[in-house]
Amino acid sequence: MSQTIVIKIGTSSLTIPETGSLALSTIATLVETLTNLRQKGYNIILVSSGAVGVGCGRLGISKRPQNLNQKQAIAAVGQGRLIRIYDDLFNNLGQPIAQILLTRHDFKERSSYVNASNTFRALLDLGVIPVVNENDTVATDELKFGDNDTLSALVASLVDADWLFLLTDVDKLYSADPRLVPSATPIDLVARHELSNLDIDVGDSGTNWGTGGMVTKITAARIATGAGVTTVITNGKNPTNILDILAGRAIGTRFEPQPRPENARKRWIINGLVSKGKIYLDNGATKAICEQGKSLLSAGILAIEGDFNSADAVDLYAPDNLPVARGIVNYSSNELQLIKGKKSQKIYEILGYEGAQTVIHRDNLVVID
Ligand SMILES: Nc1ncnc2c1ncn2[C@@H]1O[C@H](COP(=O)(O)OP(=O)(O)O)[C@@H](O)[C@H]1O
Ligand SMILES: N[C@@H](CCC(=O)OP(=O)(O)O)C(=O)O
Repeated sequence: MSQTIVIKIGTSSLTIPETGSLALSTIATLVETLTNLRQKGYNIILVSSGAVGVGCGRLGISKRPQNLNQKQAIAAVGQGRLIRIYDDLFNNLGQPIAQILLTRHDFKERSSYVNASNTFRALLDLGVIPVVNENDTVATDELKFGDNDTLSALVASLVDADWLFLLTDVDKLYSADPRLVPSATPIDLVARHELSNLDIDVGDSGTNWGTGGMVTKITAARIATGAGVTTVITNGKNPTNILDILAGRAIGTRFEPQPRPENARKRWIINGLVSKGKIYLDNGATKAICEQGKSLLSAGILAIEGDFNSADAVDLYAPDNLPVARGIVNYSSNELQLIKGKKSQKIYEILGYEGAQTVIHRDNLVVID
């Protein structure tokens, strides 16, 4: 079966930092490389930032705006131009593309998540390269991906991709921001067990035009490798690196994937849903869930944080305050405040009505490795 590759390119690679104008030669090489990969039989999805940057260029604005509505308006100007540039370039090579604009909401609802996955699959089967961005113009604060690193990792998980390439303006991940700390050491490989305790300094928010800096790339690597996707950070100035990396050359920073979760519904629970609260477990419940694959019962709950309804997603924490799982609850936070620490047989007596025996059934529970 064909391998599926998601490539994310950031604003800092698509534009020239000094002038803010488009880095046309980089974009053209990227288009050539992706068309080449498509012709070799790979399924390709491009996640491209740049709507705000290109919109600013079109309107003669020289700094990334901070005001949300202004950003949303400018993105509406830029996205059209951006997709036009891609379509012109890909069209010269006979490669059809499609525009897909997503919001966090599209991942949260199971039906739209499945629908998005089917649409991606249909486009790939037609030989099309989908060009994805966040639908900045309508995304509201609480339902935003916020950055395209995270979006690209969620897309990679959604389509069950084999590779995620994060193209940026540095050649790899370093022990600290190489712009600020010239002695920072390069990191070539992050092994499977290393990512959860990665000890590096990621500075703050990245370049003038980028949004997340390295922080969001590490988050993206966590999401994608957790879904079984090999993730690579490499320099966007040389998109042909992708071909060399696929041929086995060690370029950039490579993050080894976790074993691929086979169950698509569980992938959605962990990567599609947005957590609405926290449940703190005692030792017994932590062990039952993490080691024995059992459901969560009210007796094992120590505390609840947040305001959520039944059927919302929540994160579960061990007594040492580390997150251990995510699941879909059968009770609201108000109900759980009353039944926490109590045996399931007492639920009827306390609430006055019959509810589910489990707080989270094991089919709706995903343990974090
Ligand atoms: N540990 C680190 N290793 C490499 N780069 C880092 C690190 N910490 C911070 N950075 C910064 O992250 C920037 C890339 O992030 P960003 O500007 O958001 O790019 P993009 O637009 O590609 O998403 C780099 O220019 C670099 O200065
Ligand atoms: N959706 C935004 C992208 C935001 C973003 O993550 O930017 P970047 O850090 O350059 O990848 C845009 O198109 O401008």
